Amino acid sequence: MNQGSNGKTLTLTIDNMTSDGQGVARSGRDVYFVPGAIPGEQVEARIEKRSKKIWHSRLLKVITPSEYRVPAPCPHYLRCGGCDMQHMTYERQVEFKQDRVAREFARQGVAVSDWALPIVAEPWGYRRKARLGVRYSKEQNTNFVGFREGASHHISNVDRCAVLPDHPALEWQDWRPLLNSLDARALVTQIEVIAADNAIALVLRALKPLQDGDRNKLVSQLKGWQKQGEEAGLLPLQLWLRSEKDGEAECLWPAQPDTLHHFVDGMPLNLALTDFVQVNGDVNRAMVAQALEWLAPTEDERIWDLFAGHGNFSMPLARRSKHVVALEVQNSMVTSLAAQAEQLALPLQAVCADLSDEGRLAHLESPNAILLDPPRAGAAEVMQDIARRRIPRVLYVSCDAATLARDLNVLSQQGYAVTKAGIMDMFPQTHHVETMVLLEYQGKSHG
Ligand SMILES: C[S@@+](CC[C@H](N)C(=O)[O-])C[C@H]1O[C@@H](n2cnc3c(N)ncnc32)[C@H](O)[C@@H]1O
Repeated sequence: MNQGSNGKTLTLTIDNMTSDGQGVARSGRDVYFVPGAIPGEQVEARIEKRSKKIWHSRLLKVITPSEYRVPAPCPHYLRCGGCDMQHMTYERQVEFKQDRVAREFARQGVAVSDWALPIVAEPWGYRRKARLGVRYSKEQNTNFVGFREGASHHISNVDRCAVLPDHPALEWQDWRPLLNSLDARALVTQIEVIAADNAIALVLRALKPLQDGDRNKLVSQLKGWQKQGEEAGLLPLQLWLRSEKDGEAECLWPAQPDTLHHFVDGMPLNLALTDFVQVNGDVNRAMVAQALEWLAPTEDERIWDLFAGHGNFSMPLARRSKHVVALEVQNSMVTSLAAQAEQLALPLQAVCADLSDEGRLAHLESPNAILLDPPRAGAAEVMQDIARRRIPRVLYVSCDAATLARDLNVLSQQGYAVTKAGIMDMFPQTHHVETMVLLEYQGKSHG
């Protein structure tokens, strides 16, 4: 019988998957997690550590491959901690996510009679926001540019990232000599990419402001990449510098940068560098369209958009209903959302509100429908308020199946039923999944 101990190599049969996509094997009373392994496979794995009664291991060899296995296309697979599902066919990835959400719902007793078809789009080159770490090694006099390995702080070089769009400025192997040629080579710590629909912004984070010589070098290189990009019909670039933690970013080039925007519901929504943005533009557009269809807001209705961000849902809602109230904690997004709504003469009231404060909604007049799209932690603090108000329709969008199921359980015990549900593959090649649920108040308690 297999038995774990650190450093030992074992042959394991994978019979399940964790919610974060690792293969699971059992032998006697021992449980093994094997990242990169698929149910049905027999694999050879080396034990690395034991924690919380689980043996964590590294996949060495697939002895009997699953019919769903494909060669991982990215050379940085499993080291970069990002696209951890790329060893599975794309169709199987989506099935896995669908099953996972259904399992979380079942665990919380949330019934769904009929799942909508998953929303999917292009599974590579979709990502419009990413942060790459930069590190200077004095011993090797070289700059590393890449993602942090797994949960560690170690930065390993990435030449290009296949989930980011194609552009000469996103070929990271060309950034290494550029950064190394700067006087401030040891001061740059991060490059953030924001690929909007009208430009790609690159935001360098440095520990101190850069001198003119370094600025000129960077701008001249960016101009070269932009020219190459233009020839291929790609988006223009913007170069920004942030030299203090959380300080204002300064635009190094061009002199008059266009406001970034992305198209939703056929309109350009302004996007500041620090705004939250759904990372997958095509899936987002389909998601917003489905939300509008399911929620079906009418002109005279009052609608709340909770956790509204920069108005991804509330601006389209305000084109359909006369009273939209958007609540969001980040003041900069609230201010720019209010300004854009005013500019477009849309009936939207943007309110800065911390929704982890349980009484925060108390003074607001009840709406006819609510859309909420909280962060991963969910929206436990507003569930009782929503339940008490018996709102006819509640549309919940979530990037965490476990907290979603927990919150739905509260509503279903108070007379709400799930009438539509579906997943959206916002993050292809990763185990992350986005879910949308429409709840309707049924007028009686199901608890
Ligand atoms: C998943 S994002 C959704 C944003 C927007 N609905 C969209 O689709 O772009 C969650 C949003 O909740 C906001 N948020 C986080 N914690 C919050 C809180 N305690 N109160 C209100 N908003 C919060 C974040 O700033 C972020 O904009």
